[in-house]
Amino acid sequence: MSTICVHGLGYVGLPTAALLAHNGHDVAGYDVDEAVIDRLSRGEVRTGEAELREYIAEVIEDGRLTLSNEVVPASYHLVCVPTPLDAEAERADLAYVLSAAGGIAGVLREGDTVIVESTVPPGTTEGPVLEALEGDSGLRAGEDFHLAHSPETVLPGNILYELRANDRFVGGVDATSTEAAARLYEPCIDGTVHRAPDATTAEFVKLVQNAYRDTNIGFANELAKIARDYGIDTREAIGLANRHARVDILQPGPGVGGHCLPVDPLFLAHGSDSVDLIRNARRVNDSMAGYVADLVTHYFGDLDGKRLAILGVAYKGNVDDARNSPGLRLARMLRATEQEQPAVADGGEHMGVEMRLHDPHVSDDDGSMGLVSLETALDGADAIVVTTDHDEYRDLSPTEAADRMRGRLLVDTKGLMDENAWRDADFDVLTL
Ligand SMILES: NC(=O)c1ccc[n+]([C@@H]2O[C@H](COP(=O)([O-])OP(=O)(O)OC[C@H]3O[C@@H](n4cnc5c(N)ncnc54)[C@H](O)[C@@H]3O)[C@@H](O)[C@H]2O)c1
Ligand SMILES: CC(=O)N[C@@H]1[C@@H](OP(=O)(O)OP(=O)(O)OC[C@H]2O[C@@H](n3ccc(=O)[nH]c3=O)[C@H](O)[C@@H]2O)O[C@H](CO)[C@@H](O)[C@@H]1O
Repeated sequence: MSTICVHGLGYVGLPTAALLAHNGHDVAGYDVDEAVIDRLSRGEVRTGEAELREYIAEVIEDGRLTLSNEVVPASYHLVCVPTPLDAEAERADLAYVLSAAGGIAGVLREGDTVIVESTVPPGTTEGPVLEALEGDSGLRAGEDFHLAHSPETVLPGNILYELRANDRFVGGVDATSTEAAARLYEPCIDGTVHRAPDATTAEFVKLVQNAYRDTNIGFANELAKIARDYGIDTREAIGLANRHARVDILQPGPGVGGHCLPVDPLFLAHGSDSVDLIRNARRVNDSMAGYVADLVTHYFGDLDGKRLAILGVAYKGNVDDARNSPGLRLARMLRATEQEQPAVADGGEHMGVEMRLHDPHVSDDDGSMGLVSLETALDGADAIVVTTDHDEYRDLSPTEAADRMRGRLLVDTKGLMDENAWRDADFDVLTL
């Protein structure tokens, strides 16, 4: 069994630390954010996944996973820190990864293994991470210590299952590094550990997986726009097209959220000028909030004085994460669209568009998103816009909603609701 220091205790690092602790390793979880350490030390594990919460809490409680506010020496260092997109430059912000590498270099010993799990542009592990580790430690990667990339591929909403079941791939700066990384994961997961030829290939493959999914969704979103021009039901058409054994189109929606799909594909452009289709698919996906805002505006003619219930700010169904939220983006677009409309001709008071946002999974402790209860969102609303496919919304009764609302428009951007039931309750229904 090994000593392991996991750097970064967020969506990826904390479950990973728990997995390794459950498998008998001596794990220290380190996070720069003292609030994270304090919270976890009090036994407060924040995840919407109940089974995962218990899985993590158990190893913290019995001391198999210790929490640390400093980097500790360990045989394995796992880097699970953020890699956000610098949106203006369309480049990965590697500051967190390099700061983690700097911290590791201070305690690195001969024979240790460093594994980068964070999603990074191709060349990062063999380039700047290696330089930071070697520069500050005086040790040589591949000779004195091992260095590899092994990306995480868990699907938020199903993290515990996927952490154990998914295949992994590992790519080292040399063959010994690849094997050192594979040795750690192999006994802990049911999936297969695949050896990539090198760390850069492993980084590339992770980005390719997310770019493939994002591009496929971009295709579906473009089809939604085309199908509307022909008066065709997109989802029905996609369902029929997918009957072909070699066709597998994903579903349209109000945009692609989360912090992986909207971000990772652009990392492919770090060292290449050939990113074209992938970038265009990103643009199509980013255009969807504006497209939905236009649909709503066109329906009413003028949004001034309208009250809209936006249902869902989580980036997808049944999760509590609102990063790059299509629902919040749509709310911004609707406000901007309304403000661009000509001032009311009759000189009456300009009331603007009122948006009431609801989400049963996302917490809004500081009130920054202005979330309200479902009842408040529906009271007096002219329209419901469903932006997240939470189970709770599927069960919403059209007659009960109608009793609270003053208008009768349902915009179902996720294909979630029973369209006929809502039409039977006298609603106009717009879908993608
Ligand atoms: N969330 C996902 O579903 C998912 C899935 C696959 C891959 N990834 C990738 O995994 C990485 C981590 O993502 P996440 O969602 O867990 O991020 P997160 O924001 O949830 O957590 C990251 C944690 O790292 C801490 N941190 C920042 N700098 C640090 C440092 N130098 N040392 C120690 N801790 C530090 C932060 O305080 C934070 O608690 C990213 O590269 C992401 O793209 C995420
Ligand atoms: C290749 C892959 O599977 N990667 C996964 C992905 O996880 P994710 O949670 O970000 O992915 P999705 O579930 O696809 O959601 C993203 C957004 O796309 C919208 N969407 C989805 C399907 C569809 O048909 N139409 C849509 O519009 C959805 O609503 C949401 O806004 O990245 C993680 C981090 O790298 C990976 O670890 C994880 O394996």
